[in-house]
Amino acid sequence: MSILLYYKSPGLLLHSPRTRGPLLCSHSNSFNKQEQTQNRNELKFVRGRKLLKHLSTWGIGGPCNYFIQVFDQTQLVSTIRYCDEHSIQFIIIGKGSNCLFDDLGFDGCVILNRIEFLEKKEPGMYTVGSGFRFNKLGVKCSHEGFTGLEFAGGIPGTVGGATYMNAGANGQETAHSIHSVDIVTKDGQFHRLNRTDLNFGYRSSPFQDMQELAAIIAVTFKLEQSESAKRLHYEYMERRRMSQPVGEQSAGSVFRNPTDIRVAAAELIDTAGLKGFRVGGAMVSKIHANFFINCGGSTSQDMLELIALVKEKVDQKFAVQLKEEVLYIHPHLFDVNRIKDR
Ligand SMILES: NC(=O)C1=CN([C@@H]2O[C@H](COP(=O)(O)OP(=O)(O)OC[C@H]3O[C@@H](n4cnc5c(N)ncnc54)[C@H](OP(=O)(O)O)[C@@H]3O)[C@@H](O)[C@H]2O)C=CC1
Ligand SMILES: C=C(O[C@H]1[C@H](O)[C@@H](CO)O[C@H](OP(=O)(O)OP(=O)(O)OC[C@H]2O[C@@H](n3ccc(=O)[nH]c3=O)[C@H](O)[C@@H]2O)[C@@H]1NC(C)=O)C(=O)O
Repeated sequence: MSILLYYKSPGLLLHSPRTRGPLLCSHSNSFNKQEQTQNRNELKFVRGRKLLKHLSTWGIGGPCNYFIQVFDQTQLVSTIRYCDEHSIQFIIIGKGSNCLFDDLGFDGCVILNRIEFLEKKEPGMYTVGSGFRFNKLGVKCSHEGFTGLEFAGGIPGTVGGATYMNAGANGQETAHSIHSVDIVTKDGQFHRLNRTDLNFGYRSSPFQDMQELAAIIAVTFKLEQSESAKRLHYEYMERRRMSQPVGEQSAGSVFRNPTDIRVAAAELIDTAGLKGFRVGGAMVSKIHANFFINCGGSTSQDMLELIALVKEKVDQKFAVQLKEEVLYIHPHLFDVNRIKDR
């Protein structure tokens, strides 16, 4: 069943269940009258039948109560307002390449980010919607002779997801090339945050703890010219094809690499003899030990158990406590971080 809901209320007092820390911001810009009028756009929700397994690269997950695709920031803000007014919890997802949905689904609204514009303001400066494909951006920039995002080739997420996670590979990371990030906060204000005010770390960004954040809307990247960018991009793609289970249903690296020892999570899992280790339809990849594969019919419980067992075995053997990189989206309680310890 698909229903149309017309959003009309100009009021904005959001109590999103997302839990985040203090807000950092450099300048703010509330949305204007024209945008408020546009917010009366119709919102097209799908009720109760969208399966999250179709929105996740793991191919796991039951139905969500509400599902909506948003194509611009006005639709996004209207949706968030609507959810707030009706006390519906919401999550924003990109390509679902870093989340584990539950078989029970999600008792709230899943907002699929399709804000996909790209603007070039000056050579090497790209402003992109947060729903723009990160892979496509990496290919475009490197083929136009700009360096910084060559590593993005082959990464299945969105620009918003990559910024939120500070995605990285081959010694490069998203934060290095960011110039500014446009966000909308829960009170409906737009902010442009400059890179110098943002404290990124290995697979961490200030957005993960930003209590007032509703969503990342757009990101501006500033890249340097380089003659070797295109070649480097091809090299990284080839390296990925050789070392990762490309084409299988995975969520990339399940665990972060330990930061206190110089051994990768994959090496620990591999040395513990766990390649090919299986719980139901979930399996540790035989190609790359930090990739867990849905090899057909994996339930969320299979995957959660596999993650827990691998953690336990690595701890027993090496006394190392692995920390998840993937996010678990709890079906009822708003507890996306149950298997994540930042
Ligand atoms: N290096 C590699 O090979 C791989 C890297 N990855 C990385 O994983 C990440 C996943 O990207 P993607 O698939 O798009 O993300 P997902 O759709 O998996 O979303 C994961 C979480 O990111 C947050 N998020 C996503 N988009 C936004 C946004 N616009 N504003 C605010 N929060 C957002 C949400 O967190 P919350 O619910 O807490 O708000 C969401 O639950 C990327 O960083 C990708 O590069 C993934 C696979 C392989
Ligand atoms: C896939 C992701 O990102 C990847 C990114 O693509 C690659 C490439 O640079 O580097 C990181 O993986 P990684 O640390 O496992 O990198 P790799 O170079 O593949 O492996 C590291 C080490 O582990 C060893 N290794 C790897 C796989 C394996 O099955 N066994 C093993 O022993 C390798 O020989 C190497 O010595 C990112 N993961 C993390 C958690 O930092 C992701 O974030 O989802």
